Amino acid sequence: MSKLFRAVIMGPPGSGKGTISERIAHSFGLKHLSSGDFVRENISAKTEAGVLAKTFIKKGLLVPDHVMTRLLLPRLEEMTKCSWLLDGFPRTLAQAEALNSACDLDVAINLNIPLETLKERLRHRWIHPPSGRVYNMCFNPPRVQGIDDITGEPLIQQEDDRPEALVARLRHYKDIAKPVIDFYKAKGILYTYSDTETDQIWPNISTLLSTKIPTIQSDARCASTH
Ligand SMILES: Nc1ccn([C@H]2C[C@H](O)[C@@H](COP(=O)(O)OP(=O)(O)OP(=O)(O)O)O2)c(=O)n1
Ligand SMILES: Nc1nc2c(ncn2[C@@H]2O[C@H](COP(=O)(O)OP(=O)(O)O)[C@@H](O)[C@H]2O)c(=O)[nH]1
Repeated sequence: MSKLFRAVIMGPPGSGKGTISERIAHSFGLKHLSSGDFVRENISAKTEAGVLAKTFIKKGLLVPDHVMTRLLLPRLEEMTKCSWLLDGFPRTLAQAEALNSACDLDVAINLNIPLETLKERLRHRWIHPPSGRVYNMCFNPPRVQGIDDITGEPLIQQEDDRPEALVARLRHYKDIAKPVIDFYKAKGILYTYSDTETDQIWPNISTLLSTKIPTIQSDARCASTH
């Protein structure tokens, strides 16, 4: 019997969630839902939740759980006919519990990448804020240095990708992610991948998903967001 497939991908900043999500969306036809993109869309559209979210992000804080769930859950409810992969949500146990009340997950992918690797990657990360496209000056550089491939607009480096800011971000990530990881472990759906290279991790994730996804019907395979 075919069914919809629902997954989340977790990992610290720079662990490759965005990069691997794009590969999953492309290879398996799942819809890639980036909570960061939802937040940015709501900020641009000046929705009530977006205006509120901006006040926290400006201070370098995470958006409170009730604002994030108000932003995210209605979007998921619109996707009842889609198989999807959620990236960047849940970040806290309260968000994981809210998601659990809204839908059943099949898989939680957890990326466990060494700190030195994260620092090195984020030092080279450049982004195109309007689209959310992410480059790495070594791993996947743009065609012209400092310029987005599609629009020709300039790329920027995020303040909080600097190595000094990263250590604090990572410590904070570990504290809030641990209960979420334990929550998915207890449910028996946690798959953890540890390596320094996305290209080493990717074949293992691809194999896992090939065993989990084959029954998805073509009408449940939704196009990627990017
Ligand atoms: N569950 C979530 C998801 C997002 N955000 C907020 C904080 C982030 O600063 C912003 C953008 O989300 P991203 O996931 O794109 O942001 P990061 O830059 O933190 O992600 P990463 O470095 O992991 O790619 O939205 C949040 O508070 N809670
Ligand atoms: N050198 C290197 N860079 C990578 C690898 N995988 C991803 N990246 C880059 O590392 C940065 C962080 O990856 P991203 O997917 O944005 O991670 P996220 O923060 O977890 O979403 C980006 O600049 C990616 O292009 C890898 O295996 N090696």
